[in-house]
Amino acid sequence: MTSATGTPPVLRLEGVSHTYAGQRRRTTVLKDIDHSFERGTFYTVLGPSGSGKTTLLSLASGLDAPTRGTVSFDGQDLTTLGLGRYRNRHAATIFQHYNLLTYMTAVQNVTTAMEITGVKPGPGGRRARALELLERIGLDKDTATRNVMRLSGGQQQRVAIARALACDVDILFADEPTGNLDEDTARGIIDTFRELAHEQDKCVIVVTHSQRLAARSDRVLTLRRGRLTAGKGPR
Ligand SMILES: Nc1ncnc2c1ncn2[C@@H]1O[C@H](COP(=O)(O)OP(=O)(O)OP(=O)(O)O)[C@@H](O)[C@H]1O
Repeated sequence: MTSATGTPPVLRLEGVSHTYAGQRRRTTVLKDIDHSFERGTFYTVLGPSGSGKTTLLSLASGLDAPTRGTVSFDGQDLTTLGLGRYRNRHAATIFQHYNLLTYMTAVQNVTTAMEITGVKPGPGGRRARALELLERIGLDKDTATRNVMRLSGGQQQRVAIARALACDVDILFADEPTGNLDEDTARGIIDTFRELAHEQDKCVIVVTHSQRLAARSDRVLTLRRGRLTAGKGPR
């Protein structure tokens, strides 16, 4: 399927089903999901606890392959493109449990991600860019140069967000990114997601329980009993 401009969607799920094999029985969490995601759009995925939101995110972000169906980036099947290549070059994920490198400072976590994904250093170098991003989401230099294990949960969450922003990828995924943040910081993060989509033409996909976050996204999708349904959200 192609968009009105004739280009393939940045991300497409076709006939995607996913089953977990437990010790006693198999559980099918996602059933035959078909959906296209476009650049320049901020999506939220809502759904009750256990409905498969995190599973959907791991398949769409290339952490895992579906048991059936295909996931493609810019028209290319991820299994052909390579899941590792897709994750390194085209997609970044803000995990629910941050996944920070615990022996490093906040700024080192961000610069390391920039090195791995091959982001060009820019005029001031990677460190200056990392400090700028951390400052933008409310972490000053003193906090940014502290080991991440000496930061609060909300501060660690902000480091995870800055790390994903630093990678300059096509698609940004986030699992409950504002869960640990106060209202002002959460609002700032949501503004950043909107700006990434609307001014930098990124595709932003956020899994959440927050109706407030969903209300500020462009498209709200709901996952229920393994099926994904689309509703139009306010822009
Ligand atoms: N690795 C796994 N092996 C077996 N079952 C799993 C595995 N991961 C998730 N599940 C099951 O799949 C279902 C969907 O889980 P998932 O974490 O995707 O839901 P969710 O919508 O993100 O939930 P929440 O909102 O509570 O975070 C749950 O029943 C869960 O127990």
